[in-house]
Amino acid sequence: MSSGAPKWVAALVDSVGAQGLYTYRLPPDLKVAVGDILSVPFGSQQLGAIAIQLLSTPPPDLAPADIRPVAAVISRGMFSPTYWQLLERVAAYYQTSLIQVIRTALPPGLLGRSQRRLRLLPDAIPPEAEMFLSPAAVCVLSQLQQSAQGDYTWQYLRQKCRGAYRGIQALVDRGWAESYLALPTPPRPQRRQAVTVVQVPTPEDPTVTKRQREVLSLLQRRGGDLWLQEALQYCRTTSATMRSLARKGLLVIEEREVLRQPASPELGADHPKVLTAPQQTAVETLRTDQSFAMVLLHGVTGSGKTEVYLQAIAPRLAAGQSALVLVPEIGLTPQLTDRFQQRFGDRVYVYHSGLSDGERYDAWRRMLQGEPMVVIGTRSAVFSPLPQLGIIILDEEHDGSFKQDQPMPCYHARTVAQWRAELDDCPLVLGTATPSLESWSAQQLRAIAEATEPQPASPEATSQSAATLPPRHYLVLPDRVHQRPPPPITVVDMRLELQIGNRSIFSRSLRSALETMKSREEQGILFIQRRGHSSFVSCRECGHVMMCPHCDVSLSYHQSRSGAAEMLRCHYCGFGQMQPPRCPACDSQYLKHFGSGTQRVEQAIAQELPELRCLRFDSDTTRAKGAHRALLARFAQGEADVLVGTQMLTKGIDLPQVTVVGIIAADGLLYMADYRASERAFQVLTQVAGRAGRGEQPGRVILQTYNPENPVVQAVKSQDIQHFLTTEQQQRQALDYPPAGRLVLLRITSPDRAAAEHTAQDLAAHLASRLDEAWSLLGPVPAPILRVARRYRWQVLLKGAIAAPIPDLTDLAKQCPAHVSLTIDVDPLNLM
Ligand SMILES: Nc1ncnc2c1ncn2[C@@H]1O[C@H](COP(=O)(O)OP(=O)(O)OP(=O)(O)O)[C@@H](O)[C@H]1O
Ligand SMILES: [Zn+2]
Ligand SMILES: [Zn+2]
Repeated sequence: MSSGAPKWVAALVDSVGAQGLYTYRLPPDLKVAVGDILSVPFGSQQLGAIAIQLLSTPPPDLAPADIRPVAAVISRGMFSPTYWQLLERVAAYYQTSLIQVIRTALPPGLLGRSQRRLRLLPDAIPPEAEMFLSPAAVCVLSQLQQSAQGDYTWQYLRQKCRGAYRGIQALVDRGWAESYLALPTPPRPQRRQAVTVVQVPTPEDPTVTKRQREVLSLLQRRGGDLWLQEALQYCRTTSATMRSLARKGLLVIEEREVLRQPASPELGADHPKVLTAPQQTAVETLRTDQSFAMVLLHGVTGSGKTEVYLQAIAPRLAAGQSALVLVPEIGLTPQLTDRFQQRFGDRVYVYHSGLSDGERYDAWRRMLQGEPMVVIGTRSAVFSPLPQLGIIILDEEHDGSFKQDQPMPCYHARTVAQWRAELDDCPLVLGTATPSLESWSAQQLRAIAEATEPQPASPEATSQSAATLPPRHYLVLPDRVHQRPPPPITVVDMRLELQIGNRSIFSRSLRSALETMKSREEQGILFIQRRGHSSFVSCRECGHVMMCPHCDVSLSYHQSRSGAAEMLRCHYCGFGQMQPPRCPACDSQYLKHFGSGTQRVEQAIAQELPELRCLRFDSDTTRAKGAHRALLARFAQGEADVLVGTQMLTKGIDLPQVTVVGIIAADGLLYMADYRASERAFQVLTQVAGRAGRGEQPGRVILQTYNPENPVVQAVKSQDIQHFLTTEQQQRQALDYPPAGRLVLLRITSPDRAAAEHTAQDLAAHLASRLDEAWSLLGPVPAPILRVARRYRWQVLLKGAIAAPIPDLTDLAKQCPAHVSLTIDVDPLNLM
C-alpha cells in the first residue's frame, strides 16, 4: 500500500454508544487536520467527531470499501496544536490510550451540544452560481439567500433540503459559505430565591409562634438577607415555615439574580495591596520572565502568596492572555476563589468536577473563545483549553490530591502543568509553605548545575548541565505579612499527662490555652486526623472487631452528637449499619470504641469545656453543596469558639481571630506504612499550625503526641524545613525511592480472589523476563487492604533508576482475563 498523503482518519465520535476510535475515509478534496471537528456518519445518524489521527493505511481489520467517508469539516483549529501535543504526551507517559486522555480532558457532550451553523459569504458568490451546483447545493444556497442573516444551523438546512450535507460541503469547498460552531450565547442569568426580613413582630402579636420568632431572630443575626437555601439550612427549618412567615408580611421571598459563580451575595471589590519586599521581588520576577520557567514560590503560612498570584496575573490579563490557577479542592478554599473574584470580577471561572455537564460545557466553550480569563480549578482543570495561556499557578503544590489514582490516566496535575507551561511557553508557579521533596530536589539540582556551569564541563557533567534542565526560580517569602511572628509550637507529651492521671483527650496546656482564648473572645481550631467518633469497635470479652462485610477494614463508630443514633460506617466503601447492642461473636455486652475522631472531640468539649461552642468541619458535615462555605462563614462570624476538623482544615483558612491551634494527636499521621508518611505528616502539621496567629493577636500551637522525640514532631516544632528536607532526601536516596528513583505501580483488582492473585503472578513473571537491569520488580503482593468494596486487590511495584526510561507496559492489559482490571500508575503517590 502506498504511503504518503493520509487517506483515512481515526476519529473520536461524540456518542455514548461509541467506543474507541472510528476510522473514516477522507474524500479526495477534503483537508483534515488533527483536532478538527468533523461530521461523520454513525449508524443511521450524522454525529460530531474529533479528528485524532491521520492514517495512510487503513486498519487491517477493515476492508477499505467498507469504510464510510467523512461528511464534512465543521470547524478547524478549535484546539491549539500544543493542546494535542499535551494530550499525546499525557497518554504516552501515563501509558494509556489517547482516547482515555481525551475523555478525561474534554467535558462530556462537547460536540453533541455544539451548534453547527452555515454562513453565506455573499461577496464570493458569482452571479448565476446555481449553474455550477447540484440540486442539493442549490437548495441550501437559496435557503441561505432567503434568510436575513444568510446563516442557518445545519439541522435546519437538513430539514429543508435533501442531501443537505453534500450541498453544504459543495458550497464550503467553493468558498461560498463557511461552516462554524456557534459560540454559546451569554448564559442566561441564573436566578435564585432570597429571603429578606422586612418586619419584626411585636412581642404581643398572637399570630406568630415561638418557633417562627426563633427563625426570624436567627435570620436577623445573619443580617436579615440570605439565599433561601442557606436560610433553611441555617435556621433548620422548612420552606413551608418561610412561606407562612412571608404570608404574614414578616419577610419577603423573591427571585434574585445570582452572579455566575455562586458566591456569598455581598462580595465586594478588592484592590491590589502594597506589596512587602519579598512579595515585590517575586512579582517582579514573574513579570519579567514571561517564557517557560518553573517557579517555586516558597512562602511560609500567612506570607501572602495569594497576593503574589493576583499581581502576577493582572498584567497577563491586560495583555490579552489567560491564567490557569490549580488548587487541591475547590470547596475547601472558598476564600481563595472569593479573592480572585473580588479582584478580577466576572473574568474568573471556577471549573471543577462538581459542575453539571451543562455548566462544564459552557465553561469550555467560553474558554475556546479566547477572551482573557482566569480559570480556577482542581486537577482536571489542567486540561482547560485556554488558547492564550500566559501563566499557570499551582497552589499548595505539595498536595497529594493533584494526583489521580484511578481511573487511568493516573496523572499528576503538577507534571502535566509543567508540560503545558513548556508547550505554551509560559511560567509555572508552584506555591507552597511546605515544598514537596520533588519540587525542592529539582530546585537543588538546578542550583547545583548553575553553580558548576562556569567551569568547562566534563563529559559526564553535561547531562546535568543547567541547559538541559528546565529553567527554575526559587522565590522565598520568609515572613508573615506585617512582620507577624509565626506561632510558637508547644509539644505536649501525652504519656506524662496519663502519668499524672489526666485521662482526657485534652492536655492541661491545651485546656488552659482554650480557656484563655475563650476569655479573650478569640477562636481556636482543633485538628484530629479522623472523622467519625472512633476508628474501631471491639469486644472487651472476646476481642472481636466489627469489620466491613465488603472490605478488609474495621468499621468506624459514628455518633453525630450524644444521644443520636449509634452507627458503624466503613470509610472505604460507605457501608453503614447500626451498632449492635451485643457482640455478634460472643454475645457479651461490652463493646468498646477505640481511637478518637472529630465527633469524639466534639463530645469531649461538650463534657469537659461546656462553655466552648463548637462547630465540626469534616466530610460528614460538609457533604451538601456549599456547606464548606456556609460552615466557615458561621465560624468566621463568631458563631462558635472552636472549629473541630480533619485534614480539610489545613487548606488556606485565613481567619485573623484564630489564636489557638490544638493538634489532638499527631501520632495517627506518623505511623503509616508508606515511604512518604513523614513528608506528608510534616506538611499537614505545619499547614494546620499555620492557621494560628494570622491577625493582630499572636497565636500559639499545642501539638499533643505520645512520641515527642519523633523526628517529624521535632521538625514541625523547630520549623527547620531545609534540615527536614535534606534528611528526608538522604533517606530516599539510600533506598532509591522518589525523587531519587522512580516507581510504577500495577494495580490488579477483581471480584474473584484467585483471579486477582493469579493474574498478578502471571504479569509479574512476564515482566521479570523482560525488564532490564535498571528496573527491579517488587511483588506481586496483596495490597495493604486486600479487599475494598468486594474487589480483591493485588499489586506489582516496579522500581527504577531515576534516569531509566519507563518500560512500555501498555500491552499488559491484554493479558488480563475479562473480570480482572489493571491500572498502570506511573509515579504513584498512594501505594495502598
Ligand atoms: N502586602 C500585603 N499587605 C497587607 N496584607 C496582605 C499583604 N499580602 C497579603 N496580605 C494578607 O495577609 C493574609 C495572608 O495572606 P495569604 O492568605 O495569601 O497567605 P498564604 O501565604 O497563602 O498563606 P497559607 O499558605 O497559610 O494559606 C491575607 O489576609 C492577605 O489578605
Ligand atoms: Zn465478644
Ligand atoms: Zn467497606
